[in-house]
Amino acid sequence: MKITGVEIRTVEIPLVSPFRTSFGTEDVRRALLLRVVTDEAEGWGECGAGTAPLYSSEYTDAAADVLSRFLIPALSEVRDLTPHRVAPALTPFKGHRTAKAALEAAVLDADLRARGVSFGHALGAVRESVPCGVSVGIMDSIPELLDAVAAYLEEGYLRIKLKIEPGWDVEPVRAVRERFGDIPLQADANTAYRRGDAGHLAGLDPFGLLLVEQPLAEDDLLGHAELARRITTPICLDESIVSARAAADAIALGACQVVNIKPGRVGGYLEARRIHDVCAAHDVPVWCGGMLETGVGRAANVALAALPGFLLPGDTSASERYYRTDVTAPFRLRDGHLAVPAGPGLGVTPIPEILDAVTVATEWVPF
Ligand SMILES: CSCC[C@@H](NC(=O)CCC(=O)O)C(=O)O
Ligand SMILES: [Mg+2]
Repeated sequence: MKITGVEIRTVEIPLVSPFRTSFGTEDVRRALLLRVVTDEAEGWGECGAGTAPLYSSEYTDAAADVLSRFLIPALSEVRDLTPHRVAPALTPFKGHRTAKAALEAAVLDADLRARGVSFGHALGAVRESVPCGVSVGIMDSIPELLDAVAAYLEEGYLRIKLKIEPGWDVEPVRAVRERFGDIPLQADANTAYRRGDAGHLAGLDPFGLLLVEQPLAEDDLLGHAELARRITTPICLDESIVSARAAADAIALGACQVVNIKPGRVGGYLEARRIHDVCAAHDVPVWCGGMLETGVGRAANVALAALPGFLLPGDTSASERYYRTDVTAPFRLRDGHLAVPAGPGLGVTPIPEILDAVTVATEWVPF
């Protein structure tokens, strides 16, 4: 496979409704879509960084810059480039994992399309569809939250995740439990609490949550291990799990009992699979997280979520959860599941006129 260059597209897509978390509110998704052009096929990858460095230190425009100035030029120096040689070639550059993940995914997609192999098959998928949960933002009132949850349950979602923060935690969880009974329910704090909040977080224990996600800072593994001894709700880590080694350390320290795997956060789908394997070796259940991906990233996430160890519904929601019009054919929920694309590579491709309508910048980086 000979790569001629990579196109970096910055897209801006309005969300169907503002999405509020403990670190802010997003109403437009500013994302990067990479198109790797080779002599045999074109491959696509999506960068899941946020518009601002609020979820992690990465953000969309920084990813575009590091891809253009460092990561893509570094790849162009690699002889006989294959998807498995992408991450090693990018190791000299520190961080920027979502940018690296997008580039590796695009090279992998091009290679798989050229060979007629699906993403799911290449990763080791064992299912043709995956059970889906949905992430529900912080709302202005409990009635508004209950209406939103009722609508998602009506659509067929198999698990509800509530964003929480100090001042919006025990009460909304209690209200959802009281209204909807024992539905699969979990909470995500996005690092909003401190070690001293352990007693307050124990207030979630009576509600039988599947897990509480990333209550403490991303670098506070010992704090999570201490918290795990203070509360009965299983702890799931997200922001802390930046690699397979970080997953092994967190498990060894007792800092988590469940892991949210996000390929962008960990540098790519191949590292995501390694984390899956590390967790499976320790009987730690995993599920696939989300970064409001368009159909490009969503296709890859759904393929990953079909691996054997993904035992819990992920944040792999339908396209319409976030977008009125997706850049690819929309992912539609059927009986609470999304079908794993079966075509070569990602199995989906951006629709040119839709993609052009949401593109705010493009840059061609030749090899
Ligand atoms: C803008 S919030 C992105 C990070 C967040 N993601 C979600 O809540 C799920 C988003 C999605 O459905 O893609 C998380 O911390 O898990
Ligand atoms: Mg999370």
